[in-house]
Amino acid sequence: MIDAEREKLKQLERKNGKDDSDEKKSMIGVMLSLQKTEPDVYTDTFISALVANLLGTGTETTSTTMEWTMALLLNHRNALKKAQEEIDLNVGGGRLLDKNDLPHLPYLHCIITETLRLYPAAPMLLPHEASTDCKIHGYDVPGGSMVLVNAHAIHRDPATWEDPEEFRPERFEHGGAEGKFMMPFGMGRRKCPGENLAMRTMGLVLWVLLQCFDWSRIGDGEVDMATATGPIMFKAVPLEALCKPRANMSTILKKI
Ligand code: HEM
Repeated sequence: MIDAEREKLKQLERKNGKDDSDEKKSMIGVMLSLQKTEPDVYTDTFISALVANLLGTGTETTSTTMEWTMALLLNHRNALKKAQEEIDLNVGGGRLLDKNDLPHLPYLHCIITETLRLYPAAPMLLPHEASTDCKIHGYDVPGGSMVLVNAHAIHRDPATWEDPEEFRPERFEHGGAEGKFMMPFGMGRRKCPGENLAMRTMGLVLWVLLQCFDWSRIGDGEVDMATATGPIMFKAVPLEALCKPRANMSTILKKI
């Protein structure tokens, strides 16, 4: 991957005489450019470790959240219908929705936020370490201790959330949950740097799936919402669903 990007940069340089052209570079491309001025920092090992780290932390968290979202929608048909109505009203069936539509689809944003509240992909965040002796909620914590944050429990705290176990995206509408504490991406200096990317990716993928297809469960029963144990909150039973192209999207779907 690094060699391919290096070759691309070389070709760009040959074309433009320098490598700072207007053409957009990938993240690897940017780091390879920095390698020229700071070779000790941006070594090939550093670049591949960073890319592996981003892929490792960014893919399963995002895909599992999308799986939970679809599972929740299949068990809550009213929310699914309302989401499709929002898409039909704001985007219609004449084109595929794109990233510029996301700000105009607030209910869909509430659905993802509510999914992250109920099923935070990293329910205990990542392990942190107290750098010095400190007190947390009145408890003495010696420096060097591992500190785990139970975001899953915080998100379902009945003292904060009304009917915390219920999937109710409406609780986030019109700033309805303002001041209520949730942290699916952690917080502070080590907060997830991929939050914006994840929200945009999940929004685009899920809403195109809802725009183009009608979805239904397999069989009469509800989708099984059991969780597997582990650092990432996977579904214990992988989601299976049926989809059917929506009539108003047939022209677009035929062109893809
Ligand atoms: C729904 C999707 C995602 C969720 C729920 C999520 C959640 C989290 C959480 C809870 C942490 C630990 C924060 C803490 O301990 O305070 C974290 C760290 C991290 N995430 Fe994400 N993440 C997601 C997507 C992504 C994506 C798309 C990327 C990058 C492409 C990414 C890159 C990282 C990295 C590099 C860290 C470590 C940060 C550090 O240690 O300083 N994540 N993420």
